[in-house]
Amino acid sequence: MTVIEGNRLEEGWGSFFPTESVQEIVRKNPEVVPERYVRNKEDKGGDDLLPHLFLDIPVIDLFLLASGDEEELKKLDMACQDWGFFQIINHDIPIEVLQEMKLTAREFFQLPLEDKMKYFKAPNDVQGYSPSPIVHEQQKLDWADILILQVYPIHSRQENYWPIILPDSTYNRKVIEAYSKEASRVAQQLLAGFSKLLGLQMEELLKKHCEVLQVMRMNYYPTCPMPEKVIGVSPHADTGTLTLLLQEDDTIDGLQIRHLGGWVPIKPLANALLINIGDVIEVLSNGRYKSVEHRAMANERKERISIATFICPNEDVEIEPLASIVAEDLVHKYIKFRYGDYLNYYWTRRLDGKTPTNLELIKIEA
Ligand SMILES: O=C(O)CCC(=O)C(=O)O
Ligand SMILES: [Fe+2]
Repeated sequence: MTVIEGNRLEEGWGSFFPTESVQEIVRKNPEVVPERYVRNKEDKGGDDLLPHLFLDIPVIDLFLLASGDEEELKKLDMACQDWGFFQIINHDIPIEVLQEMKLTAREFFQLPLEDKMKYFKAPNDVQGYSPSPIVHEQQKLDWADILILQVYPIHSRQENYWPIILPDSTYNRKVIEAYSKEASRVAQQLLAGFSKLLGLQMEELLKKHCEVLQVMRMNYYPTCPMPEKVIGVSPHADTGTLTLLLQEDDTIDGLQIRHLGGWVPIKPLANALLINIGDVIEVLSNGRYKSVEHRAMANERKERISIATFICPNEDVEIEPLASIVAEDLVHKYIKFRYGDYLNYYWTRRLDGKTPTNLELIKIEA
């Protein structure tokens, strides 16, 4: 069964209305886009594309950054002020680990529906397989299916959602584990860079997170006969600290980021990771760095898979602009908040089915 009945709406960010798998919709009828997926221009955030700017998206050499290279640190500073996004090369994640991770995501979405349904998200869970999360019965839907796994801390894992794809093997779990470990190391190196930029001791940003939460979200965007009518992931900014994005196929674009009022399509560099900063860094930096809106578009030619790793503080951590920056800026641009309350607020704001302006509640008007 592909449609799960239910119209319960509860407080909190784990409560979604399950809908039909988009992959199944396309498999059953590849020529049709059901009405609930059809978006108008406003829903999509406009059509103003700036494709010529993609070459300007900064590329950071992680090896140089981690070795304390001042030029690279400056590049990171500019990347986060001007774009909120950058690609990293020389990250030292073995190619096999990247490839196996991509293959694992592909193998999962290629499973027959009955097998994928074994990992279907329970109504109040965040983890699990489902179509893109929704919180409102009338909400327009995204053209994507996803699998969310919380990887760290280890005690937060819901093992029942971790796919076992090859018979009698834990191969895929090992792959997810190996990639996540590397992603965690890369995130720590980036946080060490941010610590320096924000005038903190080397590891201070990491310590502020207490127990870092690391969540993997595998996104599957099926082909669409009318890609201009739908949206893979609605415009949003990420709520966490950092996001690391691995894209399965360098030749398929889909991700677009907000820049100078328009949308810049990202062309993935082979074996690079795309990084964006989330709301937490925006607040800690007192708005110096921006958590930038982005969206994923569907494609007529080929399905697309991306694997996002979100690095977030523990929900009990309190976030506020760093005192040293406020002292320089002479203004506190955001109020202090508990991270878990912020997430609840974020999901409640999404009730209207519109793009939430994440930081609007905690922003202090100038
Ligand atoms: O698939 C992509 O390129 C973007 C996904 C994304 O923005 C997300 O998972 O938060
Ligand atoms: Fe995102």
